[in-house]
Amino acid sequence: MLEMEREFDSKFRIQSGDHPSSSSNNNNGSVQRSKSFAFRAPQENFTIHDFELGKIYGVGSYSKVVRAKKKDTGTVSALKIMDKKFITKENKTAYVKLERIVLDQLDHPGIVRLFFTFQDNYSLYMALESCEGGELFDQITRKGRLSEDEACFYAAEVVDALEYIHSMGLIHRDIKPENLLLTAEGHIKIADFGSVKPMQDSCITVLPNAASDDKACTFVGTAAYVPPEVLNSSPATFGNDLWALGCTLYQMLSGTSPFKDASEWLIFQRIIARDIRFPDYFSGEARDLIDHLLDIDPSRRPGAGRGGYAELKNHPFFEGVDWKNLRGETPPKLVSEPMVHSGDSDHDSGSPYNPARAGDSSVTQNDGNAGVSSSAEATAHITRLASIDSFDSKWQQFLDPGESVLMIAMVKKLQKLTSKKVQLILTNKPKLIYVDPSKLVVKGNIIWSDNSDDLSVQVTSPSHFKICTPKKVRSFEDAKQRAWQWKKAIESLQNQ
Ligand SMILES: Nc1ncnc2c1ncn2[C@@H]1O[C@H](COP(=O)(O)OP(=O)(O)OP(=O)(O)O)[C@@H](O)[C@H]1O
Repeated sequence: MLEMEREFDSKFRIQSGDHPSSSSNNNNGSVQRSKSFAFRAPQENFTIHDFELGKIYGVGSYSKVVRAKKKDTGTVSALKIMDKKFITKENKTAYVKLERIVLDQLDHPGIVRLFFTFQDNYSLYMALESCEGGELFDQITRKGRLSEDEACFYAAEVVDALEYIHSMGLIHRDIKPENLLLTAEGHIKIADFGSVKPMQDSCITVLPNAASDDKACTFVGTAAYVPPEVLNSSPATFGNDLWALGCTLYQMLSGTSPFKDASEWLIFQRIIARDIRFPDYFSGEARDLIDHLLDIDPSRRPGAGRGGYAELKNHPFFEGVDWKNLRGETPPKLVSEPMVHSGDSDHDSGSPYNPARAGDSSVTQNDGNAGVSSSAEATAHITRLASIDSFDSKWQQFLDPGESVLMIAMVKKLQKLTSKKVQLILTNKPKLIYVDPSKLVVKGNIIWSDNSDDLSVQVTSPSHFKICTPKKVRSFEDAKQRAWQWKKAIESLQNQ
């Protein structure tokens, strides 16, 4: 049996009356690492066949989230399905455990609730509160941009939930419009606690090994929303989330994130240079709040400084907000997906999850393909930035003076029977090479041509692409689903 299964089966056993939040801090105020205690959200003995599975809500880097209705009770949840083999192989165990245990202890209307968990031989399942309104990201995309009233409503609900998260001694570390989900009525719920970081004095109880994988957890987040201090390897602070809030508010009001460029590398350079431009139509209040949230000094961001959250909530942008009655207010109207027929939401839009294949590890393995079949969904990935994994000076040695990296990522080079991890690097020269990441030697130089007959990119799924030259076709897999970004980056260089 896999280690993961043992962990979830025995170490995480429920012991009645021993709830983590009741005995969380030890005498010296550090995070308690308790051996066993009761989960609020129980581990059930359910199987996937106890559920009627509906549409796929979304696909994460190591999970798939599906609408699920319990056959006997009719209760609906969002079932987060994680492939055990994939999690083990990708070293995501610490993230999964941490998300489980943290969500279990959070209790706030602005945070997605965990109802229960279960597992089978192949998968771990987390039944989450279902957010039928989808992602805030999609509302921004469908509306183009939000009005200041709408943005104020959503930002206030995020601030309220963030205040709670920070008061629990947690840093979320991946605040962005994709992780701000909406209820059917249109209220915000913060999701995806896979990158969460408990501070030393956190009142959250953390199981052994859950948060100890600090090395793996330090450089997390999403390129466009990452604060400059994280790029400079400073320790995580609450200010990290407030920077991301500033980026998110900017995106609500303008339709795009403040730091955009063709590659993560270039985005990072803009972030470090704090290269922000505000559209003319931003009000003075919005501009002032974003400007302060995007302060280079994390401790000066409103909410992180001495004035605490009062300083943030009293900002003129939030004038008129009734902080005590946020959930009683009427949310902005949700715009639904174009071409969607309304009706019974058990049979609504999106590819239905195939229950016949549930429990089969090949289904739950995140290959970036399953469940993301429509071209609209595939192209949506172009606008999504993958997690950071490439901001590392060691790649500089492969550049000539003055040459800069446009796109860089650890990908798999696929051969008939084998695959090998390589660092694929595209530069402004233009140059396209792949490097053995452990030996740090160039393994291949893909001969550049501006002519698409001599150099072209074929995308076969969000994560798979082929780079074709007259002599060779090389296949790559980018686990972060950037196949379209690679194609776009190479083609835009060819067309320059
Ligand atoms: N409770 C929920 N209700 C409705 N949809 C959800 C819920 N949780 C997640 N989703 C959808 O499923 C998608 C995948 O969620 P998940 O948390 O697995 O990954 P992610 O947020 O993309 O994270 P990662 O950073 O791990 O890739 C989300 O983007 C969201 O659209």
